[in-house]
Amino acid sequence: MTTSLYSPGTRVYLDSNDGWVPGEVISCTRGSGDSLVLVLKDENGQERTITGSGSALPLLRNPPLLESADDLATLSHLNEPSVLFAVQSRYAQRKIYTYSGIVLLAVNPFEPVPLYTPDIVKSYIGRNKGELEPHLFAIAEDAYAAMLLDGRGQTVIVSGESGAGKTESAKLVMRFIASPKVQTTTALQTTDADKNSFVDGASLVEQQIQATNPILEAFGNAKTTRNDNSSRFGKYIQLLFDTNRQIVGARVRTYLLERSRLSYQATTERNYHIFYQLCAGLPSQDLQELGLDSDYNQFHYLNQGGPSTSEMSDRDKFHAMQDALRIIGIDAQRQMQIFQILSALLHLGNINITQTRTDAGIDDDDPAMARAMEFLGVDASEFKKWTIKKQITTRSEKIVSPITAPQAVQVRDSISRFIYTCLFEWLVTAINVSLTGKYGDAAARAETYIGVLDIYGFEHFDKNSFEQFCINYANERLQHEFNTYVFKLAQEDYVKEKISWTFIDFDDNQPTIDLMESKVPPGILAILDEESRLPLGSDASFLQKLNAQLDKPANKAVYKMPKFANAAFTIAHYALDVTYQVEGFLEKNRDTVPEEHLTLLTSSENAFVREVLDTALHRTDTESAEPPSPASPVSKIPDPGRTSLAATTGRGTSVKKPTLGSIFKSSLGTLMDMLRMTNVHYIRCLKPNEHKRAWEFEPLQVLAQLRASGVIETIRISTAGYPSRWKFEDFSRRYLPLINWREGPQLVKREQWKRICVLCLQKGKIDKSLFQFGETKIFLRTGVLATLEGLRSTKLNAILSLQTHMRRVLAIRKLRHFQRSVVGMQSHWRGAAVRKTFRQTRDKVRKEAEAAKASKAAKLAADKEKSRVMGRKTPTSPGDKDAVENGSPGKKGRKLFSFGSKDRSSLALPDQRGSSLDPPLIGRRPSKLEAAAKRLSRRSWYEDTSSRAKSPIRAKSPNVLSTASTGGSQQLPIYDRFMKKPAWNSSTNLLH
Ligand SMILES: Nc1ncnc2c1ncn2[C@@H]1O[C@H](COP(=O)(O)OP(=O)(O)OP(=O)(O)O)[C@@H](O)[C@H]1O
Repeated sequence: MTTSLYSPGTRVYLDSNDGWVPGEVISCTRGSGDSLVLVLKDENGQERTITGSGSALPLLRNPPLLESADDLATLSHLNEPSVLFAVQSRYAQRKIYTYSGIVLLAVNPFEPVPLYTPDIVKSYIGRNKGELEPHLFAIAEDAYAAMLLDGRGQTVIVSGESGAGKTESAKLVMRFIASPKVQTTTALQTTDADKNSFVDGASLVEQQIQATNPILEAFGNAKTTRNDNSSRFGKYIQLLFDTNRQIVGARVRTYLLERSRLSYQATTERNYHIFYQLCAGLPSQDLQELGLDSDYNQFHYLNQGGPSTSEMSDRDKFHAMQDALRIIGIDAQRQMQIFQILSALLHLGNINITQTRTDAGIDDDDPAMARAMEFLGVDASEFKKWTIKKQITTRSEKIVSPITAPQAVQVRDSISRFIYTCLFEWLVTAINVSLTGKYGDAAARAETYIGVLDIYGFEHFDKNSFEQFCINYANERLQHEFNTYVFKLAQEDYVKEKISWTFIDFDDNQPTIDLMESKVPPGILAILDEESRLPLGSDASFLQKLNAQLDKPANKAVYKMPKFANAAFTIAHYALDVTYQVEGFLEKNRDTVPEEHLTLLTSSENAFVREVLDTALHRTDTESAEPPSPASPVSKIPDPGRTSLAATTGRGTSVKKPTLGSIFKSSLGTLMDMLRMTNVHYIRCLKPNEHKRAWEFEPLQVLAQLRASGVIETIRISTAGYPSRWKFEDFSRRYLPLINWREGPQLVKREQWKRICVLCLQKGKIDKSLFQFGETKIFLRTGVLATLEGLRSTKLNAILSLQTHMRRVLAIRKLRHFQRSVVGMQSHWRGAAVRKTFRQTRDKVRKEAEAAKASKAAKLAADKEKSRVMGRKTPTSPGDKDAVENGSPGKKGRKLFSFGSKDRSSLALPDQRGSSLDPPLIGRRPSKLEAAAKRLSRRSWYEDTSSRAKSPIRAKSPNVLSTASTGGSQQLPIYDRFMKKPAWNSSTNLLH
């Protein structure tokens, strides 16, 4: 053992009563031999010293970055506390989903969470698993994409203990898959427009699939201590797709409805919801007709358990259930017939069975019996006879003998349970008729499917009975499938593909399964069946036989006789050892209805009762109660199977009833056969606390579930093997965008698939240890595909960006051209406007000048005239003198050109014909202003529009002009009158 692994500062997990606490190494020194002496401090600051080696030393903690990794398979230290802390810290951040290799862990939030909004649904469409946060929708999308890829059937297995959230998760998965948008949108073709229409109303099929929920929940769910809406049966819903991958229908299969609940409930639990809903929701007239009352406490089958959840919610749910029945085609009349059977069961439970001295007795006019028989269409006296008596058939004769009251009660209850189970089976058949068409047409049209299995998780209580035995048997088989799927098949493939691979050990649970189901030598179920058929069979003799036949060295690892419990046996399950109490095993396994009662019921006067029994007893291989249409083609889709409640020797005649254990075994077998044909996706639901409190996390409880669901083992298997394998061609086609665009198509043309694979992996800089080439396939370790997918989407996004950029450049070019045209046009028009103003000013000034000249001339003439009249010479000013001598303007004329003048508006312009008003420039340089004014006046004079480029009116900046017409002070935006400011439209990638 090296000290560097535990250098000071190393983060570790320390054992505590509540599991583990985080801690840190203070110091590490060598002890004797291989051992280390560690001084540690836990998170509460308490110090402790540990001396030892190997497993005695604390487990290592992951770096903070990985501590809440969204895939547990990426944890660098993969141990129980790391896994637990990762799930816990994510849950604390309100992240309820975490990947664990190929499994999605879902921790129940116990309150509505904003994780299933239409926006979130949209964001998962067409996205690869791992691209976004872990989510149920990612698994559903993965299954859908896998189905699109090769048309293979898919199954999403949702498991977990009661109340962990299986049913809710399964519903969400189905809602996602059945959504019309998911079906029309492939991973490669998603557009924003597509995504936006996702939330458009549900399709008809989706409505029908959703309608199954209130029905199955009303008839198959009940309030238990662990869950107010606990499903008391397992179900497999198969969504069927046609060649265009459009959903065409669905099929529902159910497993092992809990029958005992009908006649008995614990004080804190309830019977099936439907009974309370019936009492709360039926109008009083109907209640009266059925002999019911809104106070359900008068019925023995309803008053043993705890209070109703809420009368209001029962009433609402009843109406929702009635609507759902209508959607699947069960009209009001048929509904009333169903309610009659249900009330018959409640009345059956109220039949008063008394104990006479030795025998059981029932009053001939017992009102409950009369009502029940009326609704069931059975003769009351015959019913009474066979409830308090039994008939034993020997070789030579039939002997009828009385039974005791408790035995008669058992007979009565077994009949109720049997009828209820038949009704449930009939309903499932009716649902299937609605979802697949009368003759299973949808199933016949279907090409492929996605199934969602919502099944009870591993159970272990203080007292475990026959139900736990069956549930754990189912989980053993599912775990075996999981191991086979992830591991065994993987290894077989490695061998077939000749890749170098070292076989790693894994806990194969086949011996446990053999112990439970084997026929030869007989396993537990076979021994139970054998004992159940013996008239004198008992729980004690069953246990004796178990111990005699199974407590052998060969079974040492899987079968144990508990030391302290004498009426029990222990099985070493893959999750943990569970001790089962044998009491009640035989009775529950038999769950028999006396032959006489069966005959009475199958020949009932009530046609609907006959139909219900007939459907449940005889329909083993068809979808509907109707005879199959001769024209209906055979479905390609494997059927998860429904085993009849009875094996018959003929319709409605002698019925040999199989035991519950054998029914369950056979339906599980069919289910497993079907799972083997599909790609399987796993969702493990976890229950964070027993009190159903939101966001409360009890580490030890979750740890037990993590162990039971085999999460650690899963991670080990996933990370050890090559979970992804692709045919060279499939891989090449998918990742072709990664390689050089000149080389790629050439290689495709020459079908050099392997070469393309090599180039793709080189592009992704994938380490050699992370992949291997087989004969026909490439094998990849976990994470490689995610890297390549990331690169691929980066490349595809880059192409998209390039296109966007080019479109932008072209749009800008067009815009600039447009801008120039606008500016040119504006220059032209402004130039023209200024020239016009200029001409007007000039004309005005000229007129004024001429007027002044004329007035001066007139004045001079007047002065001359005056002088002449007066006969003397008129004195002139020096300026006037100059003017006279030089022929140039006088003082006043010069003043007209003075830019220093305050009176700018009186700016005078020179006469183009060499007016005598020209300033006297000879002998001095003109001032700059004078020169500019002269230039200005000359250029403007020509009125040549082609010279607008040299116009004195110029733009100061592309979008601002100063104009002479506005005194040069007002600045006008160029585009204001001609165009809007350019704006970027992201959807068209154009400037507008
Ligand atoms: N994703 C979720 N968001 C919010 N609440 C949830 C979610 N999943 C489960 N819940 C809550 O947990 C309760 C129990 O869930 P659900 O009925 O699905 O458990 P389950 O595992 O199917 O139990 P059972 O095996 O007894 O049928 C639900 O009624 C609901 O209140």
